[in-house]
Amino acid sequence: MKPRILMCAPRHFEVAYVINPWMEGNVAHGSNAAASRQWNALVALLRRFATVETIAAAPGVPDMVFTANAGLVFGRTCVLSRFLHPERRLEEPHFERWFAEHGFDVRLLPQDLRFEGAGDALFDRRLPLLWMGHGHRTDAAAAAAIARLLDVEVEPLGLVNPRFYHLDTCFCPLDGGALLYHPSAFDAISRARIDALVPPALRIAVDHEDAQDFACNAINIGRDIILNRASDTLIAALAAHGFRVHQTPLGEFMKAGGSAKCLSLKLDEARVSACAAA
Ligand SMILES: NC(=O)NCCC[C@H](N)C(=O)O
Repeated sequence: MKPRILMCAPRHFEVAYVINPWMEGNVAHGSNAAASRQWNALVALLRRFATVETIAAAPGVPDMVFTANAGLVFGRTCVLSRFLHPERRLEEPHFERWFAEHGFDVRLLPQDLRFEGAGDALFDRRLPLLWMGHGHRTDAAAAAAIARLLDVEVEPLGLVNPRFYHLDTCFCPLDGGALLYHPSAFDAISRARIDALVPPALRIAVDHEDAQDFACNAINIGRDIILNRASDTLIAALAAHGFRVHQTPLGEFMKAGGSAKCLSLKLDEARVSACAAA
């Protein structure tokens, strides 16, 4: 069965404020028509591998297209995000309503805890582990709260580069346990934890140029990887691990600091099975 993915059309998308370095200089410099074309092409590509569900776009919340930040889904539970920035906090009721109306058990974190959903929380595909980013948007303390709420083991990772402000901008666990990531986006302790948990043969380090092209901000479904752009070297490295790369330009969304993965939220996340972890 195809996995389900939640997306939000860019009807009201624009760069209307600056809350990350990618947005600087881009306020009112986007084209909504070009964004719509890029989003439609992404959807058409994704439909080959997934069932795309959509939430209605709302006015006044231009970043709502980035559904990865709606919350974290695990089974039928959705831990709703609590955004750092007031501009994005306005998205919370829209997403809360959608999840409740679609049969999810919506869980709310304490008011004072910041958590930006699947943008900062990514399940490993080999280990029974949730990797969580902190340092820019999500509070370090969210790791323990999510571990308790979902009864999962959480590995916190400290993010140090403001351009890679969400974990999904620099880190992508792949089917079978390989890891696509940009090492310099992490503090030394986190790099050591990654090295300790992911064997060298499974680590695919992404260089600065590919990272700037949002190559880590990839959607992985089975052996297929959908992303904005990757170098021939990276495509070859992924092919050596058995993955096919599909590139689709998402430059309009990069002006807001997001790309393929940020524009999507997997709705069928489940515990890694014992045999996958073996
Ligand atoms: N990295 C993501 O998961 N999402 C991209 C969010 C972009 C948005 N302009 C933000 O700064 O929150």
